[in-house]
Amino acid sequence: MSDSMYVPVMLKCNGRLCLLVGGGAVAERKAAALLDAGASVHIVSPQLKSGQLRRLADEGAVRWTSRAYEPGDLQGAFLVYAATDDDALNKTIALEADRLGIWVNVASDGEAGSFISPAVMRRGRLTLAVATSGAGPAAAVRIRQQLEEQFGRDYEEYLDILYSMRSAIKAQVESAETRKRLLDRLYRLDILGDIRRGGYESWNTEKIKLWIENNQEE
Ligand SMILES: C[C@@]1(CC(=O)O)c2cc3[nH]c(cc4nc(cc5[nH]c(cc(n2)[C@H]1CCC(=O)O)[C@@](C)(CC(=O)O)[C@@H]5CCC(=O)O)C(CC(=O)O)=C4CCC(=O)O)c(CCC(=O)O)c3CC(=O)O
Ligand SMILES: NC(=O)C1=CN([C@@H]2O[C@H](COP(=O)(O)OP(=O)(O)OC[C@H]3O[C@@H](n4cnc5c(N)ncnc54)[C@H](O)[C@@H]3O)[C@@H](O)[C@H]2O)C=CC1
Repeated sequence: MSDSMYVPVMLKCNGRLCLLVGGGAVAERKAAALLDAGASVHIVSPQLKSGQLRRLADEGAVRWTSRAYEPGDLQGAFLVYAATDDDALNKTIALEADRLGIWVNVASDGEAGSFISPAVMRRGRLTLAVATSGAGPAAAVRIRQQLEEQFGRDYEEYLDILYSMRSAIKAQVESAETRKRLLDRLYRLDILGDIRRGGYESWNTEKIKLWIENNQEE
């Protein structure tokens, strides 16, 4: 067991209340990630130093409570980010969150929180997240940039196709054994290669259904 060993998870934050304490550059970055995922973002901060956060508050995309943090502000939150420039306050928020069983991220001292944010790249349904367990976030950014070169836009289409086909297999095939056989065959199709060669013709529902019917035998 190790203090620097984190369990990676993918959290569904859509429609859930996430609290950001602080309104600077770090809060701006965390807010963007939360909004992308459809979270309901509440910011408590006397000032919004970030222009982007001020715009989001003006548009009503985030809720902003314009005052210093008060104990109890995190009631009802799914996640909390302590992102003020007051290190002691950030740690106090982390203790309060721990007591209430709410996951907390501490921007000024990663180890004081219960989760850290990785550097993330997305290609549609594909998410690659890189974390250095607090060793050096800038190194995580560099690795993410290398991955961005390696994993192109083609993965977005590939995973959309995979999603449609796998969903159809799950919906149409009752036998677990047959499902497994179909899925094995599905993963072996060179869909990604076809997309890259420009030779992929999109499959409509009827074609997917036919493929499922024709590939059930051993
Ligand atoms: C522990 C963690 C907690 C957390 O915030 O989740 C944390 C903590 C701290 N960051 C600090 C500094 C910097 N952080 C960045 C950038 C990012 N930091 C992110 C994550 C994390 N930062 C978590 C660990 C992740 C991991 O282990 O890999 C990223 C990946 C994701 C995100 O924030 O969403 C995002 C890049 C997003 C992207 O571009 O993809 C940069 C670079 C920049 O700003 O360009 C610098 C300056 C360079 C440097 O110091 O390396 C300091 C010192 C503050 C001080 O000196 O006062 C602390 C405090 C401490 O060390 O604990
Ligand atoms: N995790 C990360 O990726 C990084 C973390 N940091 C750390 O995160 C901290 C915040 O960084 P920035 O956003 O750049 O700082 P910043 O100075 O731009 O913003 C701090 C914000 O906290 C607010 N604040 C201050 N006291 C408050 C209170 N009592 N209640 C609520 N809000 C309060 C301020 O009004 C301001 O909006 C830094 O002090 C540093 O320790 C810095 C860089 C990267």
